[in-house]
Amino acid sequence: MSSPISSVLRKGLFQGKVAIVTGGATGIGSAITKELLFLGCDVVIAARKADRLSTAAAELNRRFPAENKKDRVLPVVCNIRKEDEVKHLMQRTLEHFGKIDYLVNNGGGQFPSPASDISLKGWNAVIETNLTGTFLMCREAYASWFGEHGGAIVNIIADFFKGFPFMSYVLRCFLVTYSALAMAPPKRSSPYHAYMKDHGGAIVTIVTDMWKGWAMMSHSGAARAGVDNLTKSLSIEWANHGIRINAVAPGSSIFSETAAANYGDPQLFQKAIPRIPAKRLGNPEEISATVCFLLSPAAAFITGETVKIDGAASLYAQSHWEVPDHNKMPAYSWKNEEEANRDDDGAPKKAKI
Ligand SMILES: CCCCCCC/C=C/C(=O)SCCNC(=O)CCNC(=O)[C@H](O)C(C)(C)COP(=O)(O)OP(=O)(O)OC[C@H]1O[C@@H](n2cnc3c(N)ncnc32)[C@H](O)[C@@H]1OP(=O)(O)O
Ligand SMILES: NC(=O)C1=CN([C@@H]2O[C@H](COP(=O)(O)OP(=O)(O)OC[C@H]3O[C@@H](n4cnc5c(N)ncnc54)[C@H](OP(=O)(O)O)[C@@H]3O)[C@@H](O)[C@H]2O)C=CC1
Repeated sequence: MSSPISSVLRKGLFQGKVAIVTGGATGIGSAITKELLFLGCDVVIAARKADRLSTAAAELNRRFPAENKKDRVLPVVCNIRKEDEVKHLMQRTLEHFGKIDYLVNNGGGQFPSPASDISLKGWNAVIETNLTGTFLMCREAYASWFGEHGGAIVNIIADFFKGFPFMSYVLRCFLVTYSALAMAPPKRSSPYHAYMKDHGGAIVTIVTDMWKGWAMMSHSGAARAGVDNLTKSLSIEWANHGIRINAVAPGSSIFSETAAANYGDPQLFQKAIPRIPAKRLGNPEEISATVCFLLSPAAAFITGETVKIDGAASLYAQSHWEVPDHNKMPAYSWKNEEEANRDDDGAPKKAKI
């Protein structure tokens, strides 16, 4: 039986839309491709390795058959570092689907190394992959389609910023969401004491971000900071073309087989858990959920923003407070969702109105 694919968004939301997802055959990109397909979008997946692309496309085209003769998933070999290949990717997309609505710049990566050992060639490879490649994809999407028709772009970067706990505390006191307050009337001064201590919940806070580095990944940290800034610049430059552009910054903790394989040590990701307040790793579906939200009309007024998805890991480094081990932040995953929607006998639960 094939693994479940789902979304918290409405089915059919992206019917008739076309997306390009770089790195769309593996890891986080694969989850994004699947969720987009589930929501009705046609998807072009682009990366360097033809075999992984064609295997993924064949499987997904079986699972999401097209109503017309055109496959819903089109694999296109493209090294985003190469300008001519990026231009070709846009051409192939327009030939096959006739338009482009969404661009997800997910393809990227790096190798760990002390900065002192990075050769110029290695530095350039990482900058070209993560920064120049993203720029080329945005520029060519703009030139070939978005400039005239508008569109939405999401860039996947990485978390390289840290909070400033003692400064942010002042703001946190004031910025408690209505949803948190609505859950129960406060018995003591904060919603944490009133309800959320036992039941969990959601609070929106503004923190004072301080830029920090990414040790052993200095080339990638510099490139991702560049993409964060590029996202902001383009959100202003291209607003009058109807283009929204946002970024998401996953913590260094989103487990996928391909991501782990890149680092040799299979336990490397697990070692991060003590420093993640959520006390678990994230999964690709949790990145995909935010990407699909940012592409959707629900984010119509959000542009130039970078959303961190890291279980608060980026805020924890400087804290004197040890987060106790816990399991109070269960993962969102398509498997869990499917199980939660079944009765004890395994039948789908009846919809409640
Ligand atoms: C400290 C551990 C922290 C763990 C963090 C975990 C969080 C996870 C974050 C993620 O991003 S997961 C995603 C993982 N996936 C990838 O990174 C895949 C994509 N990455 C790559 O393809 C490569 O890393 C690349 C360098 C971006 C591109 O490689 P490519 O083979 O195309 O480059 P070349 O042009 O052939 O090589 C250029 C040059 O780069 C140097 N180099 C490449 N790999 C390494 C390496 N493993 N170690 C040291 N140096 C490397 C080297 O100088 C290459 O030149 P030559 O020596 O080959 O001439
Ligand atoms: N997993 C994590 O914890 C984190 C991941 N990220 C970022 O999220 C994104 C997805 O990573 P993840 O899914 O975890 O790992 P993967 O290794 O599975 O994804 C990387 C993808 O990028 C593609 N890619 C790499 N270089 C190029 C290139 N030059 N041109 C086109 N495609 C390219 C790869 O395909 P191919 O090799 O075939 O080209 C692959 O599909 C990456 O940008 C990663 O750096 C950021 C922070 C944390």
